Amino acid sequence: MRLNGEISSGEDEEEKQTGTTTFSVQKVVVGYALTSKKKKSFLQPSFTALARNKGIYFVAVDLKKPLPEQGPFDIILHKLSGEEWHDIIEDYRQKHPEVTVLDPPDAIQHLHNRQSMLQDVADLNLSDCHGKVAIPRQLVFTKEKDPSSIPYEVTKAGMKLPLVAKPLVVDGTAKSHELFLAYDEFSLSELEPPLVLQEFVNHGGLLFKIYIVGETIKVVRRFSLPNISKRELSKVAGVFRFPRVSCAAASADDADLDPNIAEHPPRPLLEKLARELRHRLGLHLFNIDMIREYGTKDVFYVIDINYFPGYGKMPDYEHVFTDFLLSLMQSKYKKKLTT
Ligand SMILES: O=P(O)(O)O[C@@H]1[C@@H](OP(=O)(O)O)[C@H](OP(=O)(O)O)[C@H](O)[C@H](OP(=O)(O)O)[C@H]1OP(=O)(O)O
Ligand SMILES: Nc1ncnc2c1ncn2[C@@H]1O[C@H](COP(=O)(O)OP(=O)(O)O)[C@@H](O)[C@H]1O
Ligand SMILES: [Mg+2]
Ligand SMILES: [Mg+2]
Repeated sequence: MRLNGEISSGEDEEEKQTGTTTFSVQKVVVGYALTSKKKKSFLQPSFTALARNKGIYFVAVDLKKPLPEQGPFDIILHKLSGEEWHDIIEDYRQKHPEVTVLDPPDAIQHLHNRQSMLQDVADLNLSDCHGKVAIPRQLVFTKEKDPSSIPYEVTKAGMKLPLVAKPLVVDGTAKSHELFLAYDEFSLSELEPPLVLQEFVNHGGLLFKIYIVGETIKVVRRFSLPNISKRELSKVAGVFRFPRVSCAAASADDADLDPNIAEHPPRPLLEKLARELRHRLGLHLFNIDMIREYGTKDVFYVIDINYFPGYGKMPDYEHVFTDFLLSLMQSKYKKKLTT
């Protein structure tokens, strides 16, 4: 790949006329291995057209053919589940260091478990960053655990009700997003491990989705679960399944919201958090679900981290992604020059 304005003679190049200057831009070939749902939401015509204009071409990886026989690719984007794909892409990454594989499968896998996904946030110390970021208290129950012991364990750990019950493993299935709210500890024995029990944090019914694409951060607001009052807690018992409120297409960005709840988390805090997580997780593409503890200005909790989320819903994703892909090529080119 060559940068705008550089002299070149390769055949993979296109000539572009801007004003009076003609310069060449080499093609960037991005192979993608995505589900058809993801392909539809991510590779929207507005994005592929903009990318093509900048010399970026998307090519589907053919899962029926060996990966090394395809390409050549400059970059590979992927989000597919299963061990078979994990091994294929890991093997390819090791044998083709010249191809930028976004991202390493082991780093992605770290986010497939709701305990390990939040570990790096728990380890962070973000003091002096205009706010505090923590994770809710949580307990993990593996599949060997007898569900009848859950109420005792929860009480012993001093967990505060209500609790959110989440499947431990996130594998892209609808089942892994089936969440429950538990109002009393006894009903918890109805649930099936493996699961994570997390303290519910009142947050005024609003969630921040922090989208990360390399060094770019974009924040959107989504509706979430409403506060649960002490009164409601004392009157209700049982575990209740709740719908994926935050996934609704309607964003909360245009709603008439209480500014104490809706004000974005401070930028320096998000920048530090995103930088730290990018490095610690070893990932370029993810989003963070973050909530502000109700009644506070600067106490935040990270409750979920998703690999390669629904970027099609991120404002201006077309430009953000095009610039990101080009910046990857630029740093690869600079690295080549210095070695
Ligand atoms: O359905 P989309 O496009 O909104 O994206 C989903 C994400 O929604 P979001 O962008 O955070 O609103 C979604 O985020 P949440 O877990 O709902 O916070 C997941 O990342 C989901 O992937 P998976 O099912 O966990 O593998 C994502 O699903 P895939 O698109 O990867 O299938
Ligand atoms: N600890 C919590 N406190 C308050 N609300 C929560 C908590 N955990 C999850 N939620 C609510 O449940 C939704 C789904 O939980 P999340 O962990 O993001 O799972 P998923 O991976 O299925 O999106 C969140 O978007 C939020 O509305
Ligand atoms: Mg979520
Ligand atoms: Mg998630």
